[in-house]
Amino acid sequence: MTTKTSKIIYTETDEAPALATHSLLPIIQAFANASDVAVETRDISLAGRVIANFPEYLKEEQRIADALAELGELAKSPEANIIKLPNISASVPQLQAVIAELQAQDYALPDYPENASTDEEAKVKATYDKIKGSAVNPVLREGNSDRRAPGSVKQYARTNPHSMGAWASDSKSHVAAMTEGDFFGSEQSVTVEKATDTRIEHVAQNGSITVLKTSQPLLDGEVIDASKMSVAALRTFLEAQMVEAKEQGVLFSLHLKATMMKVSDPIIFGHVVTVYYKDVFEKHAAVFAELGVDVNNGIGDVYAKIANLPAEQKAQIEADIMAVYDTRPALAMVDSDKGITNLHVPSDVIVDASMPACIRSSGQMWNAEGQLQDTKATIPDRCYAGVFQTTIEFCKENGAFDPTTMGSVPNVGLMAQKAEEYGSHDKTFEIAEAGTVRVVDSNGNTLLEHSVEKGDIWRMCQAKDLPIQDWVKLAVNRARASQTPAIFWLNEERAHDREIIKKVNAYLPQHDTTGLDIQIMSPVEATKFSLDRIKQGLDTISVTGNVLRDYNTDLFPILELGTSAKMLSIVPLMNGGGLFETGAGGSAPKHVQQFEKENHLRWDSLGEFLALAASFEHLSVTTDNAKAKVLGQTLDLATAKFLQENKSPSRRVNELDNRGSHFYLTLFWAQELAAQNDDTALKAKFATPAKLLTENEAKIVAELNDAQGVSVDVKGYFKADATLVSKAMRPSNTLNEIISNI
Ligand SMILES: NC(=O)C1=CN([C@@H]2O[C@H](COP(=O)(O)OP(=O)(O)OC[C@H]3O[C@@H](n4cnc5c(N)ncnc54)[C@H](OP(=O)(O)O)[C@@H]3O)[C@@H](O)[C@H]2O)C=CC1
Ligand SMILES: O=C(O)CCC(=O)C(=O)O
Ligand SMILES: [Mg+2]
Repeated sequence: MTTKTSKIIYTETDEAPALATHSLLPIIQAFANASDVAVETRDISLAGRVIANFPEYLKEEQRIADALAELGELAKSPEANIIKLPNISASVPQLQAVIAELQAQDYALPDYPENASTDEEAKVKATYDKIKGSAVNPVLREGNSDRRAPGSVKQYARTNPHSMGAWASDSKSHVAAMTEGDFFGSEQSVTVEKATDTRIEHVAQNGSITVLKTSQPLLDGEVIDASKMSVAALRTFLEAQMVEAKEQGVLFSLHLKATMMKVSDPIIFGHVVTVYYKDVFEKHAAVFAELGVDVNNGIGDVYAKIANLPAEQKAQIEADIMAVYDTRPALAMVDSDKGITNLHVPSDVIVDASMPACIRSSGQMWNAEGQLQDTKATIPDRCYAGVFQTTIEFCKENGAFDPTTMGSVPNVGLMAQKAEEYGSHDKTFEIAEAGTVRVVDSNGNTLLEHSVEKGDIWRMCQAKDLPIQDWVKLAVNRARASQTPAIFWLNEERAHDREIIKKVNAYLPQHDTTGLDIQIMSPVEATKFSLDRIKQGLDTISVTGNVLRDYNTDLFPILELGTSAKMLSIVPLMNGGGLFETGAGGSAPKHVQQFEKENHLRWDSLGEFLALAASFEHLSVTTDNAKAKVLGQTLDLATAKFLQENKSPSRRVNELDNRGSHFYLTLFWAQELAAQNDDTALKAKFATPAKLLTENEAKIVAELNDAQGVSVDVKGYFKADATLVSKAMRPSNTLNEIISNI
């Protein structure tokens, strides 16, 4: 019996997952409605967030509510049941592109003021900066992260292994990280016993104080840390690496997280651009200053800003850029056909996915000729770079992993309430003047202090006590439920980790850990330990902080399953609700490009299927809805069958794509509902749809596949015309009619 309203919120996001939603959501709603479950949508797309934040610029009828803010509040309540698809974490060039697209659609939005000079511009910039980077996930993540490959998915990978590039023992690929002057080298950390307020201030050499942040309240038992990246050390390191890459004849590649680390990493990216293209930046300094070139947006910004210069001057600068490639190491390419390099824009190479993709391809990246080549993968800060270097060393020694036999590394990640580095952007500063930066509490005690030089990047991070307690509990529960060893990836050599280790040691005894294997190891040791086991077919839970949660949940799934899109990604919210993320990956723009070119969408919605089943299961408990339980169980069975029968989207046009994969899920789900005996009303309701779907399989698949092979124009990239997208994504009338009659 249903005692409470059963409601699921399905998020509308961007790019491929947003296109897929036009096909999948009507199916989900039809099945859910039949079971007293309401599935509502909320628009948290990049375009939607931009529109929602500038009502005063827009016509009445264009304004929309701030759905992200609403969901952020909902995530703190026990009723929350949110399915969150991947969304764009926008770099500045992407932000500029969405604004331009919306302006062309008659939204009178202000431009993004790169150099705000008036109060109004400063206000506009501050609003856009809130939308920039990873602005969605941190708001919704009021819980820690539980990501793993379900048994059926792992089984699928074993029987349908993805291709893995062979590894040569003499591969020259390696990770380059700093040995001094980085965040790792300067980290300080304390745990505050009692709640207090803090402020962050800069003291210049002449003693004058500038407050960088007036208030940063801390709770009882909160862990804080601060560290700095020396810009001089960074630039020296980069120059040396570029010289070495050239000597070694390997590509130079850079791997950062400019989206989540939206303040620090674009600055680091900018330094790499100006060191690599230093001849150009020295020669054209005056012109670039006049044009307002922002190196943090990549060399792409130079191309954009010089576009309107007189032809001759523009050609000269372009020639000077090309001349750099003769003296510098070859760059890893993002798109060799279009000449887009690793240094064009900071959002094109995102470390969590880019490093595993490189390791999956024999440790190589694409060169300008479109061929794979060994690379110097530059990850400036040392904190986590060792994980990738250790994996590379393991592959050189043991060869590529074998997906048919390898074990698994699920993750339990500390994430709640903007934990650690991923919550640091409002406490990250590019230092204006040499001096010291300090964190001072409300009693005037200095908690953390660093001497800094002009241009250094200083940051403070927080990890709250209750989320840490919840994380330890989640780790023990996962270890118990799966009878798998759990390793806390914490490094005694880091000040922050030492504080966390104290807490782990204090909270573990509060749980029954008898018979469980729970250990603490540094990330490098933990990587070795887990890889040795993975090779033997054994599983090991990685219990990590927020950054390694992100890295490990792409690294291991990409090696084990070929993609992180096949992960189950659950966030048990601390106040009792559930957030079900779909997969662990993003929304690759190339999927949309292929869709527009030939009406084939290769996006795999498996992550959505898994999230939905977990969401129904959660709902059945929180709202005592037995039908939701049946929906979840049958969906799980249907997903297992979907995998067994290999109905995932193909990458090639005129073969089964995202839409065809949705058809098969619908077919199997309806068949499971018609076959089960737990709920006779549902059984009866799905008898006819199951029969019709079965009988019309060939016809529907033909309708779906025949629609492909032509270009599609949906009148927008960030905000496409919903009617046109729906039409394109639902080309089978036979299927549409069966669904509308459920
Ligand atoms: N949770 C979130 O909201 C996240 C959002 N992002 C956002 O996504 C965008 C791209 O980020 P990037 O780091 O390149 O990561 P992606 O995970 O999008 O890209 C890596 C590759 O993974 C594959 N892939 C990922 N998901 C799927 C899927 N469901 N079906 C098929 N293939 C898939 C694609 O490989 P192939 O070539 O094999 O098709 C893709 O090129 C950015 O805007 C970023 O901000 C990124 C990570 C998480
Ligand atoms: O929010 C983002 O920008 C990316 C998140 C991500 O990569 C992850 O959670 O795995
Ligand atoms: Mg990630």
